[in-house]
Amino acid sequence: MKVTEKDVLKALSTVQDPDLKKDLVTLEMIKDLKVDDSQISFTVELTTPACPLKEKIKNDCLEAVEAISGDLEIKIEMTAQVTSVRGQSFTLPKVKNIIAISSGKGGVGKSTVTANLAVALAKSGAEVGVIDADIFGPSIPTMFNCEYEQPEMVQEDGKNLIVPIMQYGVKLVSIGLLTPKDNAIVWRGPMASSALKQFISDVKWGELDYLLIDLPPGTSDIHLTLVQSVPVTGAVIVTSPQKVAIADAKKGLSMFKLPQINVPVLGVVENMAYFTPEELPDNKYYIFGQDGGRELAEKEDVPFLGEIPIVQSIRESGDSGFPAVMKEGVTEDAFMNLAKSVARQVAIRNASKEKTKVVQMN
Ligand SMILES: Nc1ncnc2c1ncn2[C@@H]1O[C@H](COP(=O)(O)OP(=O)(O)OP(=O)(O)O)[C@@H](O)[C@H]1O
Repeated sequence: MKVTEKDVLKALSTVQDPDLKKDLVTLEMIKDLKVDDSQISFTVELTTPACPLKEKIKNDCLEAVEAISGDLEIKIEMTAQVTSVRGQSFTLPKVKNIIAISSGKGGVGKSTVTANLAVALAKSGAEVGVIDADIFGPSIPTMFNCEYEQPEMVQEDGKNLIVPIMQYGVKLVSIGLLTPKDNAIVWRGPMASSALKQFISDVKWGELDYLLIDLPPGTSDIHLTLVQSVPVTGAVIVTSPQKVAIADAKKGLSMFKLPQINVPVLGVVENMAYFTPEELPDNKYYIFGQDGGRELAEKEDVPFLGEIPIVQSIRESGDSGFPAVMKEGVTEDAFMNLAKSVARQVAIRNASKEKTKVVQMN
């Protein structure tokens, strides 16, 4: 009997997206389905190119369709369209997801995580931007080896716009690029807040799947400016495992959960989880204690996004402006896995929670 498109859809309606807990047909992930005399072909459109379940979903589809395909060849293409719940938001309408990267304590590696996460998401095929809003230590330009560059300006519809610097596939602007290097400027809260607003409204961002915002450590005016300016898709909390860092991370995390702020927490990243010599990655030394970040995530009932070890080359790559995720081995694996976890949690958040509201404060 001839196989029809309806038969294929019926077979595919038994395949679930394990994260979104619905079948692929209901989720409208099956595109361009065609059946001819020799083959069945279709495309599965995932919710992010960094989907960690890509292979599993493809195999599940293959298995389901094989049960009805007879002699026909099966051709499956995997693509991705990053989801968004920002709708017709009038600020940054072409930016699908805004992700705040936050830490309680300084120096836990928030900027290192932001830089490598951005490059990892871009490597997976997503359009990515970074705003470095860390007034106390705008280290993104150094980490991207563009500290001496000055962003260009363009005029569009009578408005002057900053053109973000493009480096390693990531568009970026930084508070550090607004001030001459080595020139000590004390950023006051209001100045920094207005710089962040400018980065949101006066930058030619174009279309982005993920815009990461590297915030100053702790809780500050900048955090409030951000949530008052745009609906933030979610927050990623970076901590190291020591007690003192965890206590501060908990405060930072609680701020996002406050009813009047109400930004979903995408999860906790444990940076500097253990020391490992690069050439012996199975040797792990828990010099700052073990599992602090994981336990915080459990207690706060938010996802644990992963561990990043202390590796000498992560520090060296930060200093030399060549993010560690671009170097094969243990560092690439750690940050690529982190990108998959973050992208996954964004997709789950978008499928299961209402869109974030811009915070109104009097
Ligand atoms: N996993 C790691 N392995 C080795 N070195 C690391 C790691 N994470 C961060 N570092 C190093 O630790 C230092 C501090 O990192 P980073 O600037 O990212 O921290 P931060 O939390 O953003 O700091 P700030 O409080 O200034 O915003 C940098 O020299 C960085 O290269």
